Amino acid sequence: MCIYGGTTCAVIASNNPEVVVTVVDLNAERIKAWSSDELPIYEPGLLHLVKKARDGARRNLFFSKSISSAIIEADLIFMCVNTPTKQTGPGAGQALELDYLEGAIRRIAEVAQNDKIIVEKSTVPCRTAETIREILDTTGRPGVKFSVLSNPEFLAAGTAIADLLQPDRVLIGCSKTPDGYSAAGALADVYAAWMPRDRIITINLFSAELTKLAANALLAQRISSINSLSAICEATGADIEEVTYACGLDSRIGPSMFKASVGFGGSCFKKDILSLCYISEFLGLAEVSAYWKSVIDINEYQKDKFTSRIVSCLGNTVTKKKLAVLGFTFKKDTDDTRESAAISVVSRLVAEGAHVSIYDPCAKTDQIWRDIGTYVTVCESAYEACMNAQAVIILTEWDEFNNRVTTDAQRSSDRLRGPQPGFVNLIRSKLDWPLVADIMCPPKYVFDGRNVVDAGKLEELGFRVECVGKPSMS
Ligand SMILES: NC(=O)C1=CN([C@@H]2O[C@H](COP(=O)(O)OP(=O)(O)OC[C@H]3O[C@@H](n4cnc5c(N)ncnc54)[C@H](O)[C@@H]3O)[C@@H](O)[C@H]2O)C=CC1
Ligand SMILES: O=C(O)[C@H]1O[C@H](OP(=O)(O)OP(=O)(O)OC[C@H]2O[C@@H](n3ccc(=O)[nH]c3=O)[C@H](O)[C@@H]2O)[C@H](O)[C@@H](O)[C@@H]1O
Repeated sequence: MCIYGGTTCAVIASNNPEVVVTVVDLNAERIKAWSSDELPIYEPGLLHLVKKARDGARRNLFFSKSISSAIIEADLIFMCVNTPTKQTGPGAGQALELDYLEGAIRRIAEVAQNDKIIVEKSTVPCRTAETIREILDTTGRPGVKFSVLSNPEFLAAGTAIADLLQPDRVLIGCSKTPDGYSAAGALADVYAAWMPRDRIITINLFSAELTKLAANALLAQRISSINSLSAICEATGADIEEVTYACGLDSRIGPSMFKASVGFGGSCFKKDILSLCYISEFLGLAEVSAYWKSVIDINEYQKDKFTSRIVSCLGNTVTKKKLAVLGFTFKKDTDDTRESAAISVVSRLVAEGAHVSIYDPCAKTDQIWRDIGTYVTVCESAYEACMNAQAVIILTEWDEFNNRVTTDAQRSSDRLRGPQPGFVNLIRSKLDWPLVADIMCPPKYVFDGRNVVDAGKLEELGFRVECVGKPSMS
């Protein structure tokens, strides 16, 4: 029942040829897109996988608008609906909105005619499974038995297929009853079709729900920790890349999720931490809430500090200056712009009077305009964006923007991406930085919000380069 639910279902279907998987959604447009060659999201390798299971000889993946029929026919139902931050009512601005989930549960209770296993895949607050069970028990048909499991999803955008095929773990939360274990076993069998059983962990229902919020909060906390250190680097002459490299060699710390940036984005980190804050406050744990809130505060600070640095380097004003933004999505290899750092940075530059031209290889133009208004120009190419610009601002780490040597890992990720109808062919050549230097206007700044460029090489071309967590060149 969702965007990432569709991706998960495609992986389940392609690995379980004997299982029939039907994806349903209230949004008919999305179902139409899932049924076509222009999927509702760009995710490397997804179209290939969907086509194989949806259109191949052994068809077992279906996309349908008939929600009730799909419920009636299913033995196991994955709940993958959206759980955004609440906009109104108690907890507005912090708590997760469970309205969509509740709507789906009520529909299941209403139409189910035989026993079902309900799998909570959406990210939810701790103890939501209890609420689900209460709704099913009080509104379901007599004699119909529901088992509720928590099975949080840990995939990341851009690497979703690889994450689903080779997850670090699959987490199943169940009630510690014979019925709970039996339902967990049935779900484990689905995953065991392609992964070793010892990676499938069964824990308590509420622990599984909290683990998902905790994992996202911990990952975001690492980024905010590094970003806070990047400010010290900028002020002292230390280099954040050297600091993270040296810290990451300590096996207790490790190198993942350790890259300084303009700030983390994406649909989940902020909303899930806010949910953790709300739960903490609800439980009377104000200090705990303040601790996690600081992860978000540092992220806001990071985006703001990066923008202030741009304005400061450009003589304390960007009014009427042409600035080129390269990258708008919240990370590379996705067309998702939700909570992208680019939204904050560009909005402030526009508010200060800059003329901003944006190029992103994957973000859709109407989405960019929905995110920040139509005051910006959206370009077909990086060169169009950079023409006569005084500064280039890199906000997403797309491979084509970096001027470093291409690694084998990158080359194989390029192959996986492949051309996908409806999107620009994503196997693109690297940006021709000498050409960019020729078409820009002085002072030819590059503000690298992702530390993807080799600053030394760009400086040889006449650029002034400012990187996150490195001292200012000016
Ligand atoms: N986006 C991601 O990378 C990940 C998301 N998650 C979690 O998965 C959940 C879904 O996330 P997204 O796919 O990003 O959300 P999304 O907003 O892209 O998709 C949710 C879909 O659910 C549909 N929907 C809502 N209520 C429905 C109902 N009653 N019946 C049928 N369909 C209904 C909506 O029409 C929408 O298409 C969230 O809880 C999120 O936190 C978890 C891991 C990764
Ligand atoms: O619940 C979710 O939605 C998902 O949230 C994140 O995945 P995602 O947001 O898709 O992508 P990440 O790779 O985690 O990146 C998040 C943001 O942090 C930024 N980031 C990431 C890593 C890093 O070292 N530095 C950094 O700034 C990225 O550019 C991006 O803006 C988690 O990594 C997933 O495990 C989780 O399932």
